[in-house]
Amino acid sequence: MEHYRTDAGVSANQRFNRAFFRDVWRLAKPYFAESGERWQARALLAGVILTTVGQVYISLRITNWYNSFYNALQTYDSAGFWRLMGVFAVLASIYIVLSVYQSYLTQLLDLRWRRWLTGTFLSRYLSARTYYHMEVFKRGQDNPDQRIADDLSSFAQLTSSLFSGMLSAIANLVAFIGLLWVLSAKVIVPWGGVEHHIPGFLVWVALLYAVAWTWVAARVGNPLIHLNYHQQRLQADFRFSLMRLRENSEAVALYGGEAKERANFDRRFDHVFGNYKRLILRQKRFNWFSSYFSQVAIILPFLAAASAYFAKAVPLGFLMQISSAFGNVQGAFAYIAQSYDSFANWHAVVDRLRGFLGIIEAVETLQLDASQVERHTGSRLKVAALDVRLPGGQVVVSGLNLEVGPGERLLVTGPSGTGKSTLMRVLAGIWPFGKGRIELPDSGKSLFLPQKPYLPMGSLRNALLYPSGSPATPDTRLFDVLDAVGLAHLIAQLGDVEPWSQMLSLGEQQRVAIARVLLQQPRYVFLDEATSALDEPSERALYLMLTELLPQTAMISVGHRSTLIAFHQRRLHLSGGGRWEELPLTHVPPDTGGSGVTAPAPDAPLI
Ligand SMILES: Nc1ncnc2c1ncn2[C@@H]1O[C@H](COP(=O)(O)OP(=O)(O)OP(=O)(O)O)[C@@H](O)[C@H]1O
Repeated sequence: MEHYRTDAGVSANQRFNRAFFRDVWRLAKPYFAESGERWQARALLAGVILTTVGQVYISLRITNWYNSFYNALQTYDSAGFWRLMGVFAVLASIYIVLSVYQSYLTQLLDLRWRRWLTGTFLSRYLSARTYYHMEVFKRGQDNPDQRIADDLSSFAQLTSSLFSGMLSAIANLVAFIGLLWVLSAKVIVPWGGVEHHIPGFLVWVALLYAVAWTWVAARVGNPLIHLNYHQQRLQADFRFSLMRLRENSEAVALYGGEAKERANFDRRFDHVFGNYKRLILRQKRFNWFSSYFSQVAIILPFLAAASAYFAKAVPLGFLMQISSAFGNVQGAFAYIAQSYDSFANWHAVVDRLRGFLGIIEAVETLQLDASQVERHTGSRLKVAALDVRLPGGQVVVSGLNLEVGPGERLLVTGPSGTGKSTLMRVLAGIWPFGKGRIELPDSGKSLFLPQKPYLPMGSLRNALLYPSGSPATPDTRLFDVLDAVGLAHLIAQLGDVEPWSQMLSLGEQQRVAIARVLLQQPRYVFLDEATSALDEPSERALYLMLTELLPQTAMISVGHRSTLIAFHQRRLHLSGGGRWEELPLTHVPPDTGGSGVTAPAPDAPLI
């Protein structure tokens, strides 16, 4: 049975408590308080607040207008009717402008906030190779891509829409509570055969009603928080599994793995379906209560004012006015209850982002704790007392001392799994587990080639110049380089945008990587089985070309083939458990079955 990885950021906090609002504040504050665009952000926020409050003010005027209008109708006052039509036209025009701008400014704020949040999260994700260390420390399980692409947008959007909803609720409350209080004075409450006048009666009704509604909404709606949380995660898992098929389409096709893939998709989709079904069932339950409460709220003020109206103590306009005022006050009190499902979604998004931030911070701390490798810039590679470890603490290389000067060529050998690639990662500065001292020319002057080259999306030109080749490099130079690495047949396609990592054979991709060495001319080049997919004559030809064209470039290669011997002057052998030794190039160590002194047969594996 498959065990899904759990998300390190899963929240136990399922309530709208202080901890939750602290998280919101932590996510929201930097944009408005510290960012470079804080003044634009504050101006937009002020615009949103002003237009929201303006809308509420106009609503208040319209409520008063209702009173006059219905009274004009009831008294057959034609002149008053036309005058009030004119008043309404003015009020409605202002309301339209405010409402359009309120929505526009809110969206603009969302968009800019999202851009800033995305930029900030991307910087932290990419800085100090956190994206890589999340995998190494096994902390990157829950789809960081989805958090950056979707959750940040939802956070900005939900926060600003719930904020302006809340603001409008408060403004409505402030605007209408006084009116409702005054109007309540005329409401008659018949009780026990006696007519009572309760000060602010309808305000109390609205408040108690909203409290009851919120209590029910919280009880019924709270599970929506974790259902929303899991829905997003399960959907992202499902999408990611589809993406993996796209990336590995050829391998799956060759294995004929469609049935397995299908079963995997079905299983993941079942999770999406199951959770979504629970979510809509819960939403349905929520809607039952929500609809019930909102329908009853419509008739409450009429029920309350009916006795006074039928006793002819108040006119029809009063009834309409009190219904509108009650609707506004009650709607304001019950804002949270009415929008509880959006609040639950917002909670889920905040939990996910808090989890993501927590993972980033944990990785940053682990990076600091794990790495005690001092790195210095120098003119040559010098390694002193270097220990390399695995995440579990096992020693891969112990106390390595090594010096490789300009133009020198060192071959690193050893049985599979003894840590050759891990040593390369430490030298490249991306492996955090180890201690010791490394001196190397700065990063622009060293180039590391992994076994599987990375070809970015875009043109072949882009791929050749990745990551730091000058965009001004003339095409003729690129033609020469392609020709030199045996890719002359691709010259005509230099500007074509294709899925190059799928189109080119692994050997061709390794040639592209060698082309990068020619273009960047580093002082140190580290080749981790970077020519392993090539046939031996081609591998020989490429090494020969590198040594001839870049005689001053030091070369540190990892490889298993004996063909590499001819192109190196020294050999570092790792034999596992942290052991290492510098051996003569012709020496085959006894633990690999060799005699210990004989040179290997020309094409025999070096292991
Ligand atoms: N991210 C990781 N987490 C845990 N262990 C790892 C990780 N990466 C590598 N290892 C382990 O470290 C050990 C050394 O791996 P490494 O890839 O450096 O070996 P290698 O000598 O380059 O092997 P090969 O010759 O097969 O390429 C292996 O046991 C491997 O399983």
